[in-house]
Amino acid sequence: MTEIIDGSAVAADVRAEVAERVETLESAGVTPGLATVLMSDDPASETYVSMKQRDCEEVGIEGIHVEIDADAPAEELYETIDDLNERDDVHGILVQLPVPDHVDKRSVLRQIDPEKDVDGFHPENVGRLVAGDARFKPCTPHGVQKLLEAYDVETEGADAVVIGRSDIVGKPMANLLIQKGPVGNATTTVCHSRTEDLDGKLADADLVVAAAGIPEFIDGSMLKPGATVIDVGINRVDADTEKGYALVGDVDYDSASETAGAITPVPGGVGPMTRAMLLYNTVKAAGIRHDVEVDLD
Ligand SMILES: NC(=O)C1=CN([C@@H]2O[C@H](COP(=O)(O)OP(=O)(O)OC[C@H]3O[C@@H](n4cnc5c(N)ncnc54)[C@H](OP(=O)(O)O)[C@@H]3O)[C@@H](O)[C@H]2O)C=CC1
Ligand SMILES: Nc1nc(=O)c2c([nH]1)NC[C@@H]1CN(c3ccc(C(=O)N[C@@H](CCC(=O)O)C(=O)O)cc3)C=[N+]21
Repeated sequence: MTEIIDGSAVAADVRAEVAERVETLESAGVTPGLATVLMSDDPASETYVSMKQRDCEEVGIEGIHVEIDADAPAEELYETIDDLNERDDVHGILVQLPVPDHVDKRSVLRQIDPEKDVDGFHPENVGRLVAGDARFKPCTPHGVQKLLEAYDVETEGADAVVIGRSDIVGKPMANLLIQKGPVGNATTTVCHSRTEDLDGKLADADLVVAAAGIPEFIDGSMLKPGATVIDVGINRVDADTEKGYALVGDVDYDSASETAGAITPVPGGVGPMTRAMLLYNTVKAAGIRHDVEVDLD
């Protein structure tokens, strides 16, 4: 029987843990605050940011939201980040990606105070992660690790294939999987658009993390029987639904379920975990800033 890895359920557990830590902070006189910054008209980005704000409310984190016109000069975004860096009530800052083409993403990520960089995208935090001394693990790969832990998936010695090498998913995912320690010690292959023979690599993989952004391009016939499949992809495809679209992963769920040992659905898999780990990192940031022991790894 294929096990369904229920990201919504594990994310609810993480939020409950975060809510407890928020109480610890409150009793020390600290209300954690998360600022989300949106400079985009993309409807998907708007949806994600409003979900993040709702999550904050649920666990007792103060949500602060800033919207900037997508055609405003880049300086407006830099100034917003400077203000948020200075504010004592803001412990975490997330600039929703992608930013418009006229804004340099690298400069934006460098502008965020690394101690408030709850995405973990600032080069200082990337460096710490790679060095095995992470402060904020990027939310999606961290969420994947929590899922693997919750379902007792053995990564030690496993052959893992990560599909995608982006800075926000693929690279940090691979970095975490190769690290010594729990939910690590995997032998990890990172695949991308120039990879030759992806099929051959998948056929040997005990663990597949798919993050290419291509709707349902992996099917059951490509997988090793019993493999654990983590589908990070979230793709909007035209469908005759109320919203006019449906969400599908990078994996053809029905077909992959025939072969996989365990699999995450889309929606309800990695997505909710990404949001939960953002709350987690925000509470961690507030603990560091105010020297309150919140006991989060
Ligand atoms: N569940 C969640 O919480 C999150 C979901 N996502 C979703 O995950 C997906 C990936 O996101 P993100 O990493 O930001 O995307 P990017 O577009 O930044 O990266 C996609 C990666 O996939 C690689 N790729 C493209 N085509 C192929 C192919 N045919 N075979 C193998 N690799 C390929 C690209 O290679 P190359 O580098 O050569 O171009 C690139 O490295 C998207 O669907 C996104 O919506 C993203 C973040 C969070
Ligand atoms: N600075 C920054 N940090 C990010 O972490 C970041 C980002 N920019 N830009 C875009 C990607 C994408 N991402 C998602 C998070 C949650 C869901 C999510 O919760 N998905 C739900 C469904 C959502 C829906 O219904 O549309 C699910 O899969 O069940 C999806 C996507 C974070 N990202």
